[in-house]
Amino acid sequence: MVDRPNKPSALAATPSLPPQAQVTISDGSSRVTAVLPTGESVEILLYGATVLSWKDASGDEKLWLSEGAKLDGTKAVRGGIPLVFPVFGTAPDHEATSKLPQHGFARNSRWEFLGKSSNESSSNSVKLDFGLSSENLDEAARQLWPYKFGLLYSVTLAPESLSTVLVITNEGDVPFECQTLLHTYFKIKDISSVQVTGLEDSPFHDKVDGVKDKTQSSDPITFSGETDRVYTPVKGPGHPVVITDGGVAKFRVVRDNLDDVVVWNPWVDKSAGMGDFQPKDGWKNMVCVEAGAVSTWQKLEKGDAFEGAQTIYLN
Ligand SMILES: O=P(O)(O)OC[C@H]1O[C@@H](O)[C@H](O)[C@@H](O)[C@@H]1O
Repeated sequence: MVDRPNKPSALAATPSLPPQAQVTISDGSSRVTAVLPTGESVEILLYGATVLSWKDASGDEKLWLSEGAKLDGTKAVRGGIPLVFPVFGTAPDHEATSKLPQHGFARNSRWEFLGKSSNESSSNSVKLDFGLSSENLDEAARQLWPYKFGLLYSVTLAPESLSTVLVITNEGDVPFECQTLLHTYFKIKDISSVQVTGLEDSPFHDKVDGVKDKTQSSDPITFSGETDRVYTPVKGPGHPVVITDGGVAKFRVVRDNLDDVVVWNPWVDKSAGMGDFQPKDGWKNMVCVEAGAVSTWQKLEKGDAFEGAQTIYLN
């Protein structure tokens, strides 16, 4: 045996890395799924960058997704979190967007997955980035809205929350005006025992009553029929809007730079008229509370950016 006086000492054990989120791309590269080491998960369809599913560590789904939702890119997804841009609803009087379909084209366009990153201060969270720009649009959409834009959408999953952040950039030479909204469908047990708080004393447009201007009383919102209201909460974006289901606070929505909140439940007749709304009594198990910038227009000059976000906390 060779004597080796300068034999290197054994390597110090490499410290093991903390467990990381698992990110998978599946279904012919059309879906991105992230699962945290603690079990929470989120699934995003590249069509519309639509969040389809958000589950807690016990596998309990937090978002409502219609059983009849089209997930093949033929129609905006009925459920989850569709992204509204550059127009909320339709705007026949706003010339630049008047030709666009309801809620714009972002929810009907295929986005790119730009990658994942983890928060250094918390290995137990993951951020997924998605992008859409004028270059990705199909010819028809480009003709209807001929502006150069970039959208960066980040979805961050943490153990007790989901954040969705949209950055809109004007990449062209001419200004444009736009609206945006995160059209979240929350899964709830029973709409008749749901309350939404945080919108008390706030002005709203009542879309089921001729878009009349009204003011919410100092009571929480409850549901007993079709509801479609655009609120501008008096307390501002940082004040949480809370969804309570059967007396238990289930979701707390905190907004950043999104001044409006749309509250929508289609109830019996409207659901019956939507081919992709299944089951037909599914309106009992969903409520949309949608953070957005929709009551006015955001004007972006050349090179300008607008950022709006929501974080949904599980209570
Ligand atoms: O059927 P769509 O285009 O997905 O829209 C659903 C609802 O979206 C809400 O945001 C609107 O306030 C409603 O008026 C609309 O009915």
